[in-house]
Amino acid sequence: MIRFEKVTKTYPGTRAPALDAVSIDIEKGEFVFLVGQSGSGKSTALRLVLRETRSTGGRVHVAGKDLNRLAGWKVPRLRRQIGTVFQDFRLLPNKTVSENVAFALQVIGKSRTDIKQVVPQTLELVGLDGKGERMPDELSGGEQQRVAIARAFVNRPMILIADEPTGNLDPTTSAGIMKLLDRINRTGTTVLMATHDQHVVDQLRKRVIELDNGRVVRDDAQGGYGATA
Ligand SMILES: Nc1ncnc2c1ncn2[C@@H]1O[C@H](COP(=O)(O)OP(=O)(O)OP(=O)(O)O)[C@@H](O)[C@H]1O
Repeated sequence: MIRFEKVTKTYPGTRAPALDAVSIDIEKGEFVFLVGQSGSGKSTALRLVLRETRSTGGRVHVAGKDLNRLAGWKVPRLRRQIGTVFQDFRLLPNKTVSENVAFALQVIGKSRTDIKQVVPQTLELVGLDGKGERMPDELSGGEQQRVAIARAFVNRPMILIADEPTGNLDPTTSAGIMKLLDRINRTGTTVLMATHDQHVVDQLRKRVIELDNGRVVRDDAQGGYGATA
């Protein structure tokens, strides 16, 4: 589903590559944590998957496509297959919870009938039943992240990318969010999550890929956050 073949990314005006000959193979339906210190290259790897940036060496394949060869006009179609969740939720503050989730479907041209049906189902799935008419600022951080996950998942993407999704949440709330991401993964969605959250990684025992200075230094099938964990 996601394959990096000796991927190198050097940003313009910098010497050291942000990613240095990184090879990773992630199958459909896997749940993978990407860990590593700040600056190790995690966000760069996620941005490459979304074709927000291009590699300067090697190949990035996502959903069967070679992203360096993908025509620009096909990028929106690629991104439609990838849901994204971030640390800072990124909700539209002037729209209700339901409208935030519906918006993701409106922009890809779904019918009003479909939207009316799918949005409440998705809100129920993420545990926000009955909160559709609230505004984002009337929700807790954990609830706001659930809205962001609903919005990322409402279109049933093949891949869900999460960049520090528990970064702003306390441990109990984080555990709830991880349960939800796990449930989404069980529907067959491939999940790739960059994180510094040691507790979360140690709890879930999923595959862990560790980056250090742009290189893969560890790839454990059921790892913990630290090499000795
Ligand atoms: N747009 C850019 N231009 C130049 N250098 C960049 C750019 N984005 C990232 N870098 C550099 O690439 C390296 C990897 O950064 P990246 O953001 O991928 O790390 P990260 O592991 O996601 O860090 P964090 O955990 O802090 O988000 C760093 O040295 C960073 O300074």
